[in-house]
Amino acid sequence: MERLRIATRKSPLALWQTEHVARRLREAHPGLEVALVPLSTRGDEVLDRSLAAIGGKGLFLKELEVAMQRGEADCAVHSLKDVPMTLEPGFALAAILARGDPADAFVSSRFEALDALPHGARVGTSSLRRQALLRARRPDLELRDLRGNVNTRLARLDGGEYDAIVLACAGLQRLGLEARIRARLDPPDWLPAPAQGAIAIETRDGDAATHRLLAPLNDATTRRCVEAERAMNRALHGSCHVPVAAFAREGGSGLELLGLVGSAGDGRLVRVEVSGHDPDALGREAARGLFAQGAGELLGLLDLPAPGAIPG
Ligand SMILES: NCc1[nH]cc(CCC(=O)O)c1CC(=O)O
Repeated sequence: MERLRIATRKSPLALWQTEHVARRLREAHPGLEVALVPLSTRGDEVLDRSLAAIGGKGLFLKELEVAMQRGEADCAVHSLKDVPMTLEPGFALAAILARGDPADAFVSSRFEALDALPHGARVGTSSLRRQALLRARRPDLELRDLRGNVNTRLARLDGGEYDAIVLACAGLQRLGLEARIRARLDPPDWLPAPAQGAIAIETRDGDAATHRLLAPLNDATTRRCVEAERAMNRALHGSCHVPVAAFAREGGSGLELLGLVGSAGDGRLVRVEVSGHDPDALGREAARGLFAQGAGELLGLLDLPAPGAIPG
């Protein structure tokens, strides 16, 4: 009997996503034996420092890729928004599943929406993108760090450390916690992280047998949308640890891509909207439009002194 071993992180969300992939694979290939290989990654272990501070790049992938290289696993399941814009050489995304809910969620027990929060309310998120969007809409809020898996973050909200937190709708829905969503934070005003809500399966480049097994799980429309979002972020030299947001959908005139770059410090935002047919070209066009509006300075890529810092 044919067998496929899937490497996965051990958080409840990662395990749900990998079980979901395993179910889909058993449906697509009756008789296929699918086994999970749960592993711990550096991203799961280091919780006391921000992800950006400990390097960010591929923090949730490395140990899973090592297992594939050693022949201990055939593929690995990831939240695509946590996958670096450029994969390690020798690896490929063999399938990207149909996207779940891409939106962010406002979560609070006492307040029903972001605009209902009182002046100075404490909001928890360590995402620079979410911080920038919050600052832009509500400069009065007190933003506080909040890391850990979805259940940990909810427990800290319930413990009273925050008045509200922001999480991904997809994660809450997958964990059966949809009732915690008090309000959706939807496009076009509020944009998700590039590829939020999409699950990807990574495998070794040359592993044709695994590619063949995974191919039926790929969703072509989702892949085009997330390719455009990730191409924009790549052209901005971004990772999942920069204040960058993007959301694409397939519309009447091809792909429509909304993008923004913000500043977690002061809530400045620049936005772009482009449409076209080639995901990669569209992503690069969006990045050019954002750079033209000063995105480089917001991302700290150019060493332009802030206006107030220029000596008189
Ligand atoms: N950063 C962690 C992470 N990575 C993927 C998801 C949610 C699921 C998804 O976007 O597919 C989450 C949790 C969150 O942001 O609330």
